[in-house]
Amino acid sequence: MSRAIDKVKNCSNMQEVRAGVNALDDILVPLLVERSGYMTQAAKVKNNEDLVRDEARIQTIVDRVRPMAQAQGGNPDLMERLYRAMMECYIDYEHQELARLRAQGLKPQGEQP
Ligand SMILES: C=C(O[C@@H]1C=C(C(=O)O)C=C[C@H]1O)C(=O)O
Repeated sequence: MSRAIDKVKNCSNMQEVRAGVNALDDILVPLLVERSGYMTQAAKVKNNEDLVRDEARIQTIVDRVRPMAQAQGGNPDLMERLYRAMMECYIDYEHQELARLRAQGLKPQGEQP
């Protein structure tokens, strides 16, 4: 099996390092945008500020990505820190999206006709 860590090219200067990072950012940014779209979907489906932060789901994701990182030759502690920080940003965004949807007319739970 080809692990992600084995795909890293040996670099002799910072230009090569940064070319490698830029190429990966070209892949990562569209995926992160797509992931953010699911925060909008979550805001719509939950339709309740109190449900936006879900600690059990956060832990489930951490427990899933740590072994995935390990299997790819990565550092599971780094992956957990990245994911926890990223999910905090997405939770803020989900709150923002719920407020935007409300401003657009989404009625709070319990107020549906
Ligand atoms: C999208 C959700 O909302 C929040 C955002 C999460 C994420 O970024 O994956 C995880 C847990 C939630 O606190 C969810 O509950 O699944």
